[in-house]
Amino acid sequence: MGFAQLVIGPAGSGKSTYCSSLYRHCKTLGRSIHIGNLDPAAENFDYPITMDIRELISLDDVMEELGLGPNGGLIYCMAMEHLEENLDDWLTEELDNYLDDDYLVFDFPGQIELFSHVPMLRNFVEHLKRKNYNVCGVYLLDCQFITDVTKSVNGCMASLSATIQLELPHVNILSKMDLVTNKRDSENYLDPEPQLVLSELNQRMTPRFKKLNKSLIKLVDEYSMVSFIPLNLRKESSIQHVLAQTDNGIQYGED
Ligand SMILES: Nc1nc2c(ncn2[C@@H]2O[C@H](COP(=O)(O)OP(=O)(O)OP(=O)(O)O)[C@@H](O)[C@H]2O)c(=O)[nH]1
Ligand SMILES: [Mg+2]
Repeated sequence: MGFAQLVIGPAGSGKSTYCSSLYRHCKTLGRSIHIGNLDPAAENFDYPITMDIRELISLDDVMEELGLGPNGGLIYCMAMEHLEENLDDWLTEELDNYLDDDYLVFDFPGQIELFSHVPMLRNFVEHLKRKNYNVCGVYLLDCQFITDVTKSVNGCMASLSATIQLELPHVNILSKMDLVTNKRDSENYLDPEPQLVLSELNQRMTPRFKKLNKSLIKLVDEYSMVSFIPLNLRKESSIQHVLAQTDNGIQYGED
């Protein structure tokens, strides 16, 4: 049985930095970890990667082949479509390099389209599962994005959408907590109290959104999955806590 984390979340939310810190943390613990890069546009890494999507496709190739500029989303989508056709063979070959109980962490690109472009991500997950991997989704959200109620609801919806689409054990992380100056504010949004969020939303928006607000909050509440774990990379104990949560999600170390 192998173990895998899929690290996803909006562009710039700190996914690669998280992978890097996790790598260093595990090395310190003497724990096995392998980082796979799934971002065709990634450039520099301060940690070794043992799997690299750029062997299969690079942003430069896509730009040249399709005559496109580095125009964010569109290119990524094309890249991912091309990827889909070749993904299975590549993964099969790559996964053969790992031992049965290896721990893999996959760093995804931040393009939001990727999450709504279900087949690629889901195929990837299905493939890992067939290979007997326990997989969990790790969704990172920059804590600066939830400093007010509308942003926090937006963040919850995005994470919820990823959860629903992936159908995997899921850990939500609020990243870059070292940048938070007002601790109380951010704590309010770590594990939002639905009724409070609702009344705050209603105060902020014109009355005609009342019904919509209510439905949104009900949805978030019913799934009761949207709570965030704070991650402060300056604190080893914070990384440890996040690792314990993800370990729990994929039942790592239980036998
Ligand atoms: N202060 C602080 N900055 C961070 C932290 N994590 C990431 N950053 C900064 O945020 C920026 C984006 O970080 P990345 O790790 O590249 O984010 P990403 O999610 O991999 O970005 P994409 O791959 O482009 O989607 C960089 O400038 C990082 O230095 C953190 O914990 N604290
Ligand atoms: Mg990255």
